Amino acid sequence: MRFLTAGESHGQKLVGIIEGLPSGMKVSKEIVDHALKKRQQGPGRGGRMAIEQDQVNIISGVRGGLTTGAPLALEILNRDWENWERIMTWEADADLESRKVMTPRPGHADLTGALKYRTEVRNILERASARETAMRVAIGNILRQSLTDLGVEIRGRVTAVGGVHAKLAEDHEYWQRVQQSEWSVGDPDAERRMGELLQESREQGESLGGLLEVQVLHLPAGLGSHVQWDRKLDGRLAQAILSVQAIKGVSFGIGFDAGEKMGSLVHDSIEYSPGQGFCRSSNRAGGIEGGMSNGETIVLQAVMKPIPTLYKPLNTVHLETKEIVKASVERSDVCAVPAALVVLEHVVAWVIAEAVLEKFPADSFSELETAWQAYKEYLKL
Ligand SMILES: Cc1cc2nc3c(=O)[nH]c(=O)nc-3n(C[C@H](O)[C@H](O)[C@H](O)COP(=O)(O)O)c2cc1C
Ligand SMILES: C=C(O[C@@H]1CC(C(=O)O)=C[C@@H](OP(=O)(O)O)[C@H]1O)C(=O)O
Repeated sequence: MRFLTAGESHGQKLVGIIEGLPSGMKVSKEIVDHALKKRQQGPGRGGRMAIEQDQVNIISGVRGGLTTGAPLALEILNRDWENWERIMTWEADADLESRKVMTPRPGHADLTGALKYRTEVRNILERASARETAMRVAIGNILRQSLTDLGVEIRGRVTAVGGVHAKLAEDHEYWQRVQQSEWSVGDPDAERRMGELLQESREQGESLGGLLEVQVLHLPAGLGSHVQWDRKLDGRLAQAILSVQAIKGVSFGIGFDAGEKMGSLVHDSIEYSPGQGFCRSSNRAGGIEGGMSNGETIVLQAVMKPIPTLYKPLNTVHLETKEIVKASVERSDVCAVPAALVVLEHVVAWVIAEAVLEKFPADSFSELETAWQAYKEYLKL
């Protein structure tokens, strides 16, 4: 299974193609649209989110609510396109010279992209933009729907914004609060303090990043493999997560704390109960050992850097004159941590679904489901 996306941030639309899906997977446009809407929310978002109302158009590969096994093509329109049509035209344009962006923003692909592709900055920033993540959410959601049908749950939470940490819990009521909240924090006191910090950042022309956590529940042991570097599930998840704009680190289970503790405080004892099979006494590994899911909940954390476009910009160098000037200011979010969480949940869904489709016969969803249930029975030993 593979996917490709295309589309500029201010172009006509985003497009995506998924190839290698089983037939017979249930697909609901409403569920995709709900995820797309969630990705647009959060109090740190800028003016663009007031323009867009993301919805997916399913163009091929689905009939009567079920995948056919053929490539699935998707599109999401950019409502902002009508304001950018001239600037973004593909036709030869005499005015293009005057519309060049020549002052690259630190923290973006702007400078290196312009040097590498021998072009001005707009040609780089249009594709480097996180606008592209709307399509990755739509694509991931198509797979997430089938994972839900198999009983796999993916959930996430923002654990900190700009150094303000949320109080975390694991009970059902807490998770319900997290999943229903736009901010996904589940701690009203931390939400209030994060809101104040956001306001302060906005007033000062600053930006904020944060910490996020994603969990995958009810996965059987044995997805991914220890036998080759590029089949390891933790490596594949890390690649997908680090490919999300502004995500700068990822860790599993107790993460970097593992480097500071004795082995007995890091590893999880193995237990067995008849009729239920093997399990662990704790889950410090975060559900993956030797590049394979071990049957416990997968728990991973990620860090998002502060948004690089600053309304009080840093210095940069003009590409032509080489003068030191202020970096260009594109309309921007001040904080997009809640939005990034929705993106992370969906890139995780993709990687998990890919590993599921590799392990089980997957030309049709019914074959997959039968093999999945049989394997889960086998694991009860
Ligand atoms: C959901 C989301 C929204 C973002 N919004 C903005 C934004 O409005 N302005 C901005 O400068 N960067 C924004 N970013 C981050 C940049 O796209 C990203 O930092 C940049 O492309 C450079 O890539 P890198 O940080 O991964 O190295 C956003 C990222 C995400 C995930
Ligand atoms: C468009 C989205 O995010 C954009 C990501 C982004 C960036 O530089 O990454 C810059 C901003 O774009 P604009 O200048 O058009 O406001 C964000 O709004 C989106 O998430 O759908």
